[in-house]
Amino acid sequence: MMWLNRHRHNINILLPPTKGLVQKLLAVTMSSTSLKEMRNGGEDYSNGHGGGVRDLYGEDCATEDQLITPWTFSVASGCSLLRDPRYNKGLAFTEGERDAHYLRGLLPPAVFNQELQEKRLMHNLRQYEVPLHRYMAMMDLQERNERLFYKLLIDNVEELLPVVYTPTVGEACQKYGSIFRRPQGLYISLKEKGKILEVLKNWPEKSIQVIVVTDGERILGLGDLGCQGMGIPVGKLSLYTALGGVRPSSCLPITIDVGTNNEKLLNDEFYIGLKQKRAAGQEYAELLEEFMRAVKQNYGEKVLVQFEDFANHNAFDLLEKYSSSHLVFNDDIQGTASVVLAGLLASLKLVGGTLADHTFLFLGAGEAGTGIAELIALEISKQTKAPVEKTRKKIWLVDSKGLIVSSRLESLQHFKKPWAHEHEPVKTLLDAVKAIKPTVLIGSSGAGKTFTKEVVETMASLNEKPLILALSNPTSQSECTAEEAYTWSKGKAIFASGSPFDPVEYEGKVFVPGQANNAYIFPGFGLGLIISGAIRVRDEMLLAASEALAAQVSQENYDKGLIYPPFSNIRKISAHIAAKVATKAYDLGLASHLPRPKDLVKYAESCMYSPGYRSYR
Ligand SMILES: NC(=O)C1=CN([C@@H]2O[C@H](COP(=O)(O)OP(=O)(O)OC[C@H]3O[C@@H](n4cnc5c(N)ncnc54)[C@H](OP(=O)(O)O)[C@@H]3O)[C@@H](O)[C@H]2O)C=CC1
Ligand SMILES: CC(=O)C(=O)O
Ligand SMILES: [Mg+2]
Repeated sequence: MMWLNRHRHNINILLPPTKGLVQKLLAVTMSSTSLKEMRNGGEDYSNGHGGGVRDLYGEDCATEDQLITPWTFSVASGCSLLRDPRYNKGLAFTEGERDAHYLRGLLPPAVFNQELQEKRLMHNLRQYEVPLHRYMAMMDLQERNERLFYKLLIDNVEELLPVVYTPTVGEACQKYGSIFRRPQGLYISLKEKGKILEVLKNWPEKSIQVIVVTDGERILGLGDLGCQGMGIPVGKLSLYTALGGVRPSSCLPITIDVGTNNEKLLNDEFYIGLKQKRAAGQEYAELLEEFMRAVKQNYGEKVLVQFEDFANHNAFDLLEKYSSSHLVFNDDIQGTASVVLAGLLASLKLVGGTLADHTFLFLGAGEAGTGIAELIALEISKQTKAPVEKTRKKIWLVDSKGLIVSSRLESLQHFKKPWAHEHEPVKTLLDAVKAIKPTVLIGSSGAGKTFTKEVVETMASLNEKPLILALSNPTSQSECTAEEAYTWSKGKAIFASGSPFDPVEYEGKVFVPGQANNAYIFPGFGLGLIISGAIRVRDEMLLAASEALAAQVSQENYDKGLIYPPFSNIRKISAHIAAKVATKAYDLGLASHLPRPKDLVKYAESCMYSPGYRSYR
């Protein structure tokens, strides 16, 4: 039995569980798509509320034999097809497709291939001088033609990363109320308390593998942007797809709106969020608890929840609370730690010695600072077999009150306490540099221009090759610029920053700064969890990801003074990170996708979404 419901603009087909028929229809509708491609990058043709070709990475439909459950698909045609960003190809619809899908007359006569469309769009994008306009053009493209959006992003990653990600995404969040056009993710506010499971069911995709969630309280180094923080989960998830190859339909951006303490937004008539002060304490905890339960109930145990840009008074507690019951990852604490450790491991090729030979000083003792510090301590402990309590001793942190020392212990937040070493009080960063004599200086303060000339000069006077990382985002919050780092250190510094800087010429030599951003880690890390079916995140996986990233830095990169590989190779890098993370998941008994693939790098690569168009004939 087969029901066929054919409307002018929509064809809905409901199929019984007959394997042969399923294959036949796939062949008709997606002639160029093999079942393997479908598993790796295939799209769900269901409307989300019906059955559909389900989670093709996962157990549900992992093999052809399992494609036997009843399912419906709806192939849009005519205007509906052109307005559906997942399937729209614009001028790339072929003559045959235009006939078959009622597109005649709805498009101008020319037929472009995807490469020509890409060329045209890149040309158009480059005409915009204002970065925010480029951002808006990219968001429009994402909402119009998703595959073309990802093709552009993948093929032009170094050029477009600063557009869809830091620094421009910061400005986009600040102005999100004005530029908001269409929802790109789910908004869960206090109004939805008691109904979060229903809200999740409103999202059209069912096979979600990664959620990036924020509550908007610490958006980059820009502070509390409330509901307008949505730009961050949207941007991070577009990198999950472009950099890590996770299917767009498996990604769900979520903003939890518990209010904002940002007076400017509360008084802004265009503010899109709840106009109330932030809920805290029990009210906050209950909403988050309902959210985490609903996520697990709706998507199962293997959905990855990435916490992003929460304020530190919630971030550490949420991570601790849910890490034993859910697959959770805090990008700011863990992803940042992993990317910085990778840079440090790579830098040893340039500065010599082992990690244990170095002394580290941080400006900023929050999520990023203490997260990185702890992972460095763990890695040194792993390398030297010394207890972590001991390896922490060469790592020092400065917060807004000065150097963290034992006399401050009582008043310190819990995540700072392990770093309260014996030392007399020191008030300023400059004095801390002079007292501690670090070989590595790391900015994780969210406070721009805090690595002053004196600080950089002192680092250069203490070290042959001082390693200086200005991690804070966006560019306005960077502790110093690349130019400042190179000129003030007289070309001695090895420098990387959270947001990108252009190469700098100093005394006839060109210095190329690296970008120390967690975007190197989370896409591949998440892919590794997905392909192995991991159910928990462990520190060993973070260390493995760091080592995998460090191993991708080539001699050619080192020759330029770089401690990170270029983003242009990011898909290959992500596959290597994914393979190492998946290996750890298997070794630790946390992987549920069995058997373990023999070659995990190849497997990770084969699982990556590819943005090329498919034929609808
Ligand atoms: N490059 C990357 O991949 C990443 C970059 N970041 C960036 O790092 C920054 C910090 O993020 P996060 O750690 O989550 O933020 P937190 O709010 O958790 O921590 C900020 C820390 O900086 C300290 N601080 C703030 N201003 C100053 C100042 N003027 N002098 C000294 N210390 C100061 C704070 O001190 P106190 O505790 O006393 O308040 C706090 O310890 C942000 O700009 C963010 O964009 C974050 C994640 C990844
Ligand atoms: C990069 C990032 O996660 C941040 O700045 O918060
Ligand atoms: Mg972040």
